[in-house]
Amino acid sequence: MRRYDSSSDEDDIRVRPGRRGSRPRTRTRPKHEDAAFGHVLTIDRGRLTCLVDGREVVAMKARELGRKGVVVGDQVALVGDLSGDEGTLARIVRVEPRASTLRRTADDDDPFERVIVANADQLAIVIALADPEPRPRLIDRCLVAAYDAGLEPLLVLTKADLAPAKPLLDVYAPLGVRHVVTAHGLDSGTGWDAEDGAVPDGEATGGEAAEEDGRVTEAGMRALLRGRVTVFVGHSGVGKTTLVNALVPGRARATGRVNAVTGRGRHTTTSALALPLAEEAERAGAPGDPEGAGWVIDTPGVRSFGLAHIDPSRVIHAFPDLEEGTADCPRACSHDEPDCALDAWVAEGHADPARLHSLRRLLASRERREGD
Ligand SMILES: Nc1nc2c(ncn2[C@@H]2O[C@H](COP(=O)(O)OP(=O)(O)OP(=O)(O)O)[C@@H](O)[C@H]2O)c(=O)[nH]1
Ligand SMILES: [Zn+2]
Repeated sequence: MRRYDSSSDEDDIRVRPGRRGSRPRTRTRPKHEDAAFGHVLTIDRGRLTCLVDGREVVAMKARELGRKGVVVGDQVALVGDLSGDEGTLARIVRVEPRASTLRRTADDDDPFERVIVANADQLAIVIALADPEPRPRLIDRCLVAAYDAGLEPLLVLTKADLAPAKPLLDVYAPLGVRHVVTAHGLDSGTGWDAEDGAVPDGEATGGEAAEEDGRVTEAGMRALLRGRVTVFVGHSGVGKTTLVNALVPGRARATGRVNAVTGRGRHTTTSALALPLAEEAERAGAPGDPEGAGWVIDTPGVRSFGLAHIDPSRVIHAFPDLEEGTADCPRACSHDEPDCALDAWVAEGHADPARLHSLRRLLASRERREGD
């Protein structure tokens, strides 16, 4: 698996320093050594539903966390009533360091970054091939967000029964982004089937799949998600719900608990929602490892990303063939200016011009335009 650097996420994992220095020792809080370990599944009005030992436990942030944010996907330590019984409320006393943070600014002019999902490693960008028409600029913006966060992108092209995938895939071929093609959810695929470990790659098998327009089977899709935390994003109507429901048939159960607390309807939450995928054996009725098959994180509120916080150098990090050529760039080069060293780098044959073109298109997509 390709991992991108996420070292600049450090500030997210630094818990606010305690006040040990300025207070008598006896007043320091106990360290909660007996705390239980949990995963944040969803958040609604300050109530966090966590998975603790297979139970859904509703919790709130302990005061000692201060302003430290807790987001879906976080691994947390909890104390208090962990029974998960109706009306009980546990306390989250610690947030474990994050392996990744997917963030957005609400708007491109909004200086505040918000972490929307923690610990994901894959971003599934769901795009309909027709109805609604694909919008490549939006895809580019999602890709930039993925590269910035260190998530590996996966293009999921739906509604292949309505339009061919090839024209769109040709645009993304230079990026080597992995992709799958679906029609009517996942069960109709008879063509290409990803096997264990044989993850399709843009450069390798992806091209073939594009030519044949082979559609991914359910088993193929599960192979791509197995053991990983995948965030699904997509515009309304692209078929994201159809897809997630096919993968997690019992998803309604996961949202039921929060609704019981707030009394709100099932689809009104704007929080992301983490859904554990079941192992094959488990789906057949046998007990399985709840973590083993991976997680799908549905994001009803995330259709695009404000990209004001994006650092071009983190995006270029996803282009190792070009990153090397930026050594001679002027300081703070936008990589789209006359003195940029990448033109010479490509002219000298060190990298494919189509790669540079794609990189520049992605960087340019950071500017919000009407329709984004
Ligand atoms: N022709 C065709 N229609 C599809 C396909 N997948 C989903 N649809 C239809 O597209 C419409 C939207 O699907 P949803 O799964 O609700 O899409 P969504 O992205 O979750 O949309 P929101 O719920 O609005 O966020 C529904 O009428 C689906 O039946 C497909 O592969 N082919
Ligand atoms: Zn440059």
